Amino acid sequence: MSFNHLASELPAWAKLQKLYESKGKAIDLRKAFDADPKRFESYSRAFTGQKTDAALLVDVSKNLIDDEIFASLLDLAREAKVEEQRDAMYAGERINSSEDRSVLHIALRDLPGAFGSKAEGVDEVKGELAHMKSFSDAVRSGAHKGYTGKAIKSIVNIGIGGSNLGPLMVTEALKPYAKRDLAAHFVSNIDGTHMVEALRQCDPETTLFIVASKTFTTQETITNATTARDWFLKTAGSKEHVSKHFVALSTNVKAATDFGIAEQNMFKFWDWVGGRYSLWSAIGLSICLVIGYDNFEQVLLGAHDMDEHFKSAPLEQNIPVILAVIGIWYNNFFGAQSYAQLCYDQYMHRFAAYFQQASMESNGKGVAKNGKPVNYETGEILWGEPGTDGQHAFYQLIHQGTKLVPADFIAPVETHNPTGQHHDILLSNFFAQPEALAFGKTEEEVKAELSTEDQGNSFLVKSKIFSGNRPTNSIMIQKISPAGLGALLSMYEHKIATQGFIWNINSFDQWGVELGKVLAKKILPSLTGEKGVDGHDSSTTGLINYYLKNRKQ
Ligand SMILES: O=P(O)(O)OC[C@H]1O[C@](O)(CO)[C@@H](O)[C@@H]1O
Repeated sequence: MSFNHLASELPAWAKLQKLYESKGKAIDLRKAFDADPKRFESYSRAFTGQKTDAALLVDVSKNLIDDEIFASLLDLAREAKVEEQRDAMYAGERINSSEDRSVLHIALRDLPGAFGSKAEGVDEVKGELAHMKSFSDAVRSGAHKGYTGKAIKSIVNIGIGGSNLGPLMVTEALKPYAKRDLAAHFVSNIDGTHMVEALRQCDPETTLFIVASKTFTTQETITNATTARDWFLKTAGSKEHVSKHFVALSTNVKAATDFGIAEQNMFKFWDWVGGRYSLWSAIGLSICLVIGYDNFEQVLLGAHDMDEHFKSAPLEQNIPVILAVIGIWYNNFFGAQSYAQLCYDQYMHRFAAYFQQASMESNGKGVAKNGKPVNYETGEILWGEPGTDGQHAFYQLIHQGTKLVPADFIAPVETHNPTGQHHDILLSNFFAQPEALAFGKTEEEVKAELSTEDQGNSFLVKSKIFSGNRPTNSIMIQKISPAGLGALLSMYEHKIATQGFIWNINSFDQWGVELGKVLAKKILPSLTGEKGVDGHDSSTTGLINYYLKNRKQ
């Protein structure tokens, strides 16, 4: 496959630029809906899992598109060879070219063996899952005992980035399925506070530490794991007891062994699992512990259902592709600076944080696969908080600010907690916000609600106008069930991959996180007195000296 192009050189790109100028930027959603009573039917897609209860409705009708623009956006995907790149990914080709690796998180959830992906280790996936099942069953049932013979009551997942955000987000989202008498803590930050506060709630006799690190070299994780081990040994005394309380999830068996993890306590995965795509692998062990293996398997199968859809649906019907090209429409042609993910479900409160990594680490790239700097914007800046909290915080800017913030609204049809009128009230907000954003409020409508005196107050009148034409996608999921969540996660993963395919960047490496790590390692010796403060610019030197002079301990 040739990658010797920039996305902006594709014919559809130039066409979209023209369409933006000639009509896209002036599309009026009120008129578009008035003119086409079937707009919702034309621009919404339903997804039903083949093997699970996953069910989604994705409505993109409130976007600044018409049929010609929509077709041209899909042409862009076609010209960028999205389907061929997807197929190469599924086959196990080494599409992560800067690291010479396959990208096969889809193989972790291909339990039916539908895709025949080829890479070293794919045939070991089921064995690792069986290991996760037997271990999590033993911990949950109390058969696995701590060093004094007591059952495990708390788990502490020690990991950062994908080794934290995925399990944390999923265990929060699926809390209704959790074993409530097993407390789960997630420690990621190198800030000692994070570990100290978690340990305060734990008893060494009944705590299991899960050291989650793909590389097993990440400074934060290894430092936190060492602190946890020291804390444990202070009470437990003998190193022999470590094996009952520490397990490792890693691709780096040697480093985990060197840390003192016994072989039977190691859960393996492979270099073709990217950190931000790893919750489906051994990194999902804390998910298994919290919600049980069978539910974890449903998460995998729900994701697999969406993988099947992404693999086989024609582009016009392909939900991840549709979401991807709509995102590109705003990112690259309207110049939108960011994009919001707004979940109307309290359990989903870490969803946007999780997709910040998935999207921004994947697509925050400035070099195309042909080695040339891109001459267009890439990765979407993703942010969000759950509704309705967000409404009372930042929606003002989305409704009336000067910036265009395309947003995805996500809500479950069924709540896990039917309590009085709560869910209907929540959903009334979920329906109302995109409606307000799309159709706004005109000057005439504002005036009609004001007294004659206030109608003459032009500042007041203008302040109450909503311009409308602010685009949103509305995504309804039947229920945040394990399979439903799996499908939703997979949908967004494939959206992100599709955008990377179109921008002709490598969405699967993350070199941009390296420099800061290297510099921090260089600075550390000057904070511990092993080395003087030299070799930095005057700002960095000044800051370090300020810290050294003013610190108390
Ligand atoms: O699992 P590891 O190897 O500790 O890495 C943690 C995180 O660090 C990163 O490499 C970024 O620094 C992420 O991609 C990854 O999820």
